[in-house]
Amino acid sequence: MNNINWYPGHMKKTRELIQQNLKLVDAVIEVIDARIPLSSRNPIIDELIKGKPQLIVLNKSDLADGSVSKEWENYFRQKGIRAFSMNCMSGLGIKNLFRILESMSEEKNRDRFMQKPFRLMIVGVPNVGKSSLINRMTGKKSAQTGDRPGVTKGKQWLKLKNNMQLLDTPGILWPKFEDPKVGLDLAFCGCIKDEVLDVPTLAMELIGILAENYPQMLKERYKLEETAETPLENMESIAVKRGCILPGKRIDYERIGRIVLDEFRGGKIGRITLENPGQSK
Ligand SMILES: Nc1nc2c(ncn2[C@@H]2O[C@H](COP(=O)(O)OP(=O)(O)OP(=O)(O)O)[C@@H](O)[C@H]2O)c(=O)[nH]1
Repeated sequence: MNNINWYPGHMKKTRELIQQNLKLVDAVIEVIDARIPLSSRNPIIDELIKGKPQLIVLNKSDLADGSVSKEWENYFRQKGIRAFSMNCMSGLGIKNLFRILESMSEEKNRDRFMQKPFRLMIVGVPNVGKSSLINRMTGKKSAQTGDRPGVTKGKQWLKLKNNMQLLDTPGILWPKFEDPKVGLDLAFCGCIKDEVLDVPTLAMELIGILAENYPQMLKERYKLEETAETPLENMESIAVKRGCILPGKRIDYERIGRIVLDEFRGGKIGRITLENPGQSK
């Protein structure tokens, strides 16, 4: 995971770098996390790439609620943005992506005698799967995961099929910080460090959301008879079921908090989406 500390100077630099790169490309692929399609968008992304053909990849669709992902695809399409679900781990959706890119590329070269490469770049907030998508598209382990604070050492173009080229370094954008709900969503999904809140509090917040929106999954995963009134009670029941008890019969909130967060992030509780288009403006 990327642990960049965003500060105004850094944001300005990143913005400038992306704007420079934008001049070189024909289209931008914005990767977002299908579980949190709004929270995982950069606040100025639309302004930043204005005028460039854009595609949204709802990545990690294997972890998200399939029917809600469909709603999100429609939501973005209604805004005039091509959007579709992908799973960069299995490659699901990659054919669709290439089909759309090829038609965009053909469109660009239609009246040209000399065919020009169709150039692309990938952008997104940390941990949404940008490098995984680059690897999928090139079919190689070319992109590295880890800290890359927005610095490119000379531009490298990765060759894709059908005369398409991809900038080897994705643009890592800052997330929206202002809204506490967004901060929580990003932390639940591992896009920012857990230190936003302590692990037990973060997990309790998540349990509250799951008990409200996906009670059946929560009950099944943690073998609960019923969900309780409060997130804390649910968390304590889950801790008991999982044996997270300290000497003196005290609940080990730290351990159960870690377990719930890890299981959510790994998709073990089920396919869950934390935002739906009905809630958005
Ligand atoms: N389940 C699931 N995990 C994925 C998917 N795509 C990527 N991941 C995982 O998500 C994590 C982040 O993926 P990266 O490709 O490193 O994401 P990134 O956006 O390049 O991350 P930064 O370098 O931090 O900006 C890794 O552990 C990947 O294995 C997906 O479609 N499904």
